[in-house]
Amino acid sequence: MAGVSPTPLLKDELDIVIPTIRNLDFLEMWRPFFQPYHLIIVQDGDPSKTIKVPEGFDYELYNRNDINRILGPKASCISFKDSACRCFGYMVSKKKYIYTIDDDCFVAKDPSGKDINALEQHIKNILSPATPYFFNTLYDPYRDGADFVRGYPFSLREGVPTAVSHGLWLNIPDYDAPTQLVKPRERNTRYVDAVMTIPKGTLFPMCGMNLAFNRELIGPAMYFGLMGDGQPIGRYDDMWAGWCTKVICDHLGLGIKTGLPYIWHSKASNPFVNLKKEYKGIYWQEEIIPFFQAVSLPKECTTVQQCYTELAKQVKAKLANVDPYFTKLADAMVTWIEAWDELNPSGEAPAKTSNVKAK
Ligand SMILES: O=c1ccn([C@@H]2O[C@H](COP(=O)(O)OP(=O)(O)O[C@H]3O[C@@H](CO)[C@H](O)[C@H]3O)[C@@H](O)[C@H]2O)c(=O)[nH]1
Ligand SMILES: [Mn+2]
Repeated sequence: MAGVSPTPLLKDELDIVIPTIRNLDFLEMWRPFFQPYHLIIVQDGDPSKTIKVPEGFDYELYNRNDINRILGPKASCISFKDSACRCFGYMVSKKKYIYTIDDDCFVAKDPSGKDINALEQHIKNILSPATPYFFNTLYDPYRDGADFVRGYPFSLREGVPTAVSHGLWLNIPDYDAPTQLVKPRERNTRYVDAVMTIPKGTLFPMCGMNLAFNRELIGPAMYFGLMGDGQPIGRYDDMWAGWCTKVICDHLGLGIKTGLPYIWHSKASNPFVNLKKEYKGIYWQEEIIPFFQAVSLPKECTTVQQCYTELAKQVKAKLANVDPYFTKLADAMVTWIEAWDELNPSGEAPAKTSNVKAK
């Protein structure tokens, strides 16, 4: 029928998860793209503070009191005063797909000046196969106007299911504190029109501010670790989740893509504060990365939960010598899986919150 807008893709199969400590006015700019979708807002910090959500959005909101009430003692695995709290939203969602975005990320424009529907591009990335076993030099062969190039084995052209779609950022790039300190005015103005699969056996620094994933394929691996209040490290939440997720995707034959879509990252967080949060991570990652590069998961591990529990064992055995924190983290990884399975037995109703649903 003329004038009837098409039903947005995955409208009832995708939740948008937003970690926040502030009012969500940023949603006004995303309204054309996000309004049809259900939001899961994870309110961090003081639960007595009211987070204002613009009218017309369908959402559920969880604050720390809700997390403690729903998880009981297992709430200890969910970070406080760090964006890592967002993973609680993945756990309580009942949808097949998740898109997570930070509240200082806005709609970017492509080189033609058109607003970028980041969610639509993530959905395209997630619904098309990935190619981790052989690199296609013309990038994503499943995009319109592209294909596999000469010499690409036909036996590999079916690809594998895509578990994660990792988007990028114009304006404020996701730099670590030292880089941000030496290049305070650097802005990313380079729009690269490419989506590519991260090859099997290669790790990558997963940023959580513009990220989509297939929750049914890889959800239990998306634990954002113990960060923030009471922890010796911060701003490595998404990195930890990305390293665990990548080794498990490699083991299970799943793919991870990076590139389009871009969002406009508007706020540079304080590099001095960031340095305090992340400096241990800058040392530790020189030992963490070789650990993940050497990880081997037994073939008996055929589910994400089994892989993740095995990974937690190896973290405890091989990283405790780096710092006692990793023993605590390994235990929290196990608690996370226990909580995930408690909230996600097959066919149960979703967790209820104490907050009023949107109007
Ligand atoms: O204590 C907190 C602080 C912030 N949040 C919410 O988390 C996101 C990201 O916050 P912010 O944009 O201030 O931080 P960045 O440094 O730009 O974030 C990048 O670092 C990663 C660290 O985890 C993060 O994923 C990257 O995007 C906002 O929505 C804040 O409202 C919070 O929940 N708790
Ligand atoms: Mn930010």
